[in-house]
Amino acid sequence: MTEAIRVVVTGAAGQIAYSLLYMIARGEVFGKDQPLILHLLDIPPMAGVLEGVVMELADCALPLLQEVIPTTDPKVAFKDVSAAFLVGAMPRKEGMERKDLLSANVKIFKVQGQALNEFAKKDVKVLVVGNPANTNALVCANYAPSIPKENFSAMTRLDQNRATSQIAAKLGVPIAAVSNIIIWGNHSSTQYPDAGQGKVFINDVWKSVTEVLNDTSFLQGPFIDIVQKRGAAVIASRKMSSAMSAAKSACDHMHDWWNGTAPGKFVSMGVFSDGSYGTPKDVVFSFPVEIKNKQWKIVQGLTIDGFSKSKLDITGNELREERDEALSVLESN
Ligand SMILES: NC(=O)C1=CN([C@@H]2O[C@H](COP(=O)(O)OP(=O)(O)OC[C@H]3O[C@@H](n4cnc5c(N)ncnc54)[C@H](O)[C@@H]3O)[C@@H](O)[C@H]2O)C=CC1
Ligand SMILES: O=C(O)CCC(=O)C(=O)O
Repeated sequence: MTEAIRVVVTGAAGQIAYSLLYMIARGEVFGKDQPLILHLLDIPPMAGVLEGVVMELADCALPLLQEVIPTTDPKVAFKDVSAAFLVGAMPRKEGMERKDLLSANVKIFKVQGQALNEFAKKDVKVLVVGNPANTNALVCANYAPSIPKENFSAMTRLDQNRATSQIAAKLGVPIAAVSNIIIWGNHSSTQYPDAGQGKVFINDVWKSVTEVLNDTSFLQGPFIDIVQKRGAAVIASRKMSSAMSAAKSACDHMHDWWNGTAPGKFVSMGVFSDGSYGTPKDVVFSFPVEIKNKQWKIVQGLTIDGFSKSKLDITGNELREERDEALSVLESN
C-alpha cells in the first residue's frame, strides 16, 4: 500500500478549514489512493473547537485518513509534512482592505516560516491562503531559507475560478468549456483578471474568448470590477468572508501543483516573480503557470498590450508597498 503523506492545515478550527479538511481527506487533492495523516494547527483558545473537528473527521469514516493530529504547537504541526495549507490568519471585516491585515498577520507567517524551515520536508509544497496572501507567502519563504523559494505560493485560484465563472455565464457555456483565464498580481482589489488569452470550447473547437465575446468594454470594465470586488461582495452579503469557494480553490491549486496541468492549459498561482512581463522581482506575484513534475513554470511569450501593462504596474506597485510595510513591521518586532 502507498505510504501515507503528512499534510498540515493551519487555522484548522476556522470556517475555510471546515470545508477544506473534508475535501482533502476524501482524496480530492492528492488522489483517491493516497493515504493521509492530517495535522491540524490552531491557537490555544481554539483547542476545544479543534477537538470537535477531529470528532467530525472520525465520524466521516474516510478510508484514506490514517490519523489526525490536532495541535497548537507549530513544532508538531509542521513535522515531516509534504504539503502545507496555511489558512490560519485573521480575516478582514466589511470596509477593510486585505492589506489592513498586514501587521497582524505577517507575524504569524514569520513563525510558521521558521517552523517549516526546521521541521517540514525540504520538498514541502506550501500554499498560503491567509490574507494578505501574496505578502504572507513572501514572509514565510524568507524565514524558511532551507526550503526552495519555488515551494512557496499564494492563492489566487479563487479569483481565477470567479473570473472563469463570470466568462462562462456571459457566454452561456458550461464552466469546463472555458480555460486559460489569468489573474495577474496581488490577491487584492488591484489584481488584474485577464480574459485576453482565454479559450472557449464551442462546436468542438477551442476559440478565443475575446473573439467569441467581442465585447471589449465588458472585458475591460465590469468583468474586472466584479472579480476584483467579489470577496468584498461576499462579505457584505454573508457578513463573513468566502469559505466554501476558498476551500475548493485551495484544493484546485494544490491538486494542479501535485498532479500537473494538461498540455496547453495554464492556471494562476502567486509565485516568486523573476521579473517576467516587467513585474517587480522579489514579490509574490500571480502569473499564469504550467506545471510538470510538481514544478511550476511561468508561461512566457504572451502579448501584453498597453491596457494590460498599466494594470500589471498598478498591482506590482501595491505588492512592492506591501513587501516594504511587512519588512518594517517585522523589523520593529
Ligand atoms: N487567498 C484567498 O483567496 C482567500 C483568503 N482568505 C483568508 O483566509 C484566512 C482564513 O479565513 P477563515 O477560515 O474564513 O477565517 P476564520 O477566522 O474562520 O479562521 C481562521 C482560523 O485561524 C486561526 N488562527 C489564527 N492565528 C493562527 C495561528 N497563528 N496559527 C494557527 N491558526 C491560527 C483562528 O483561530 C481561526 O480558527 C483569512 O486571512 C482570510 O482573509 C479567505 C478567503 C479567500
Ligand atoms: O476578501 C477577504 O478579505 C477574505 C476573503 C477573500 O480573500 C476573498 O474572498 O477573496
